[in-house]
Amino acid sequence: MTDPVPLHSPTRQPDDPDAALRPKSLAEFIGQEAARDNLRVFIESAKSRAEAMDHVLFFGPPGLGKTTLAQIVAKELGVGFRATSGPVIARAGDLAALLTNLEPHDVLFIDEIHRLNPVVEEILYPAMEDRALDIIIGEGPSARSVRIDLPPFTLVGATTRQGLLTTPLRDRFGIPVRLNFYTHEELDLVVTRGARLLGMPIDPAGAREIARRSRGTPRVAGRLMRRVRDFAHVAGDGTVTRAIADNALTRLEIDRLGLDAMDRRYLTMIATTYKGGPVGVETLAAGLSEPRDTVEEVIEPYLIQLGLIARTARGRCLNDAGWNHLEMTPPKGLGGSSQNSLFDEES
Ligand SMILES: Nc1ncnc2c1ncn2[C@@H]1O[C@H](COP(=O)(O)OP(=O)(O)OP(=O)(O)O)[C@@H](O)[C@H]1O
Repeated sequence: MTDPVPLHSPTRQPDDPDAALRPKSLAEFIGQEAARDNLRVFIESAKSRAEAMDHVLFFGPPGLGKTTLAQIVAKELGVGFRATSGPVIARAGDLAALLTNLEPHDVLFIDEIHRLNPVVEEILYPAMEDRALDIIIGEGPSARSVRIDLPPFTLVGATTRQGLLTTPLRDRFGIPVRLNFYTHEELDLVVTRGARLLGMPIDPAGAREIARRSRGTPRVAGRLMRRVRDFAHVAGDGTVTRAIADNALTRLEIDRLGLDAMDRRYLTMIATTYKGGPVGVETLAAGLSEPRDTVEEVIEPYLIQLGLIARTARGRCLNDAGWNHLEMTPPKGLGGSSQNSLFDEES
């Protein structure tokens, strides 16, 4: 069976069978302990007051569970869930239609909220703050503003780029929740649970190997599990062992840190073409033939988390750990990571 999507990409793909593995309650959700504990309090409090919960903003790299948590929030609150995304709401009228159709206390989920059209965003401010829509009817001198009251609702926004949100929008979310990369131990639990749901025999060392190479991301873990299962069926009796997982992932060009071919091209480009950096993100994106957004949202966060690169005011630099991972030595006269970290992070 061939995979039509980039195997190791944490971004959602149209044919992702994500739904089968989605946890359905806070208790079932693995990791993100601080976020879970806080959400539990806010949910209980809103329920006991019989009010809509305050607006929530989930932010963090793709595939960490923003959509899953938004669904869980609605479920635990016992309210309806409506989902849309920033780029889909093209006109103010589209948002007005969504908002006026909500039932009291419903959750409205807007994915990629940083990509909302500014005109639509303006409508959202009074909707979030005063539960009202200000709509202009007519044109020219006869135009007048009409205020429509909305049912109380909870807006749940999700973004991979919190920094791109305008301040007025960001300030209207009472509950900002950052999602972080998962530890190997947490991903081990994600893989073990996923294997159980998929009816896939796996031994503990096999689960650990997949967890270690999943880029800190449950979505990647789910995808790797399915591919390793294919190898287990062909190469053995169907049980995923460490040897089978290692062999499968190596053949899929995923290295021991969980980096794929694109990650290594990125690192190698900084090392060889730019002698360790600093180099601007636009230059790297052009060299890799990838959109700048993909470089910033998908490739870089995990490399930064691993300490392989630093994002500095003058551009991206390879750290000592990055040179080590490539098994290369920095050109003479380069200080390495300690020097890079003195720069401010680039916005
Ligand atoms: N804590 C978790 N435990 C188990 N599986 C999880 C967990 N979080 C996410 N997953 C699984 O990972 C996949 C991706 O989750 P989800 O779609 O919620 O990510 P996301 O952060 O919303 O991604 P995007 O930003 O791309 O929309 C789903 O299959 C989900 O079941």
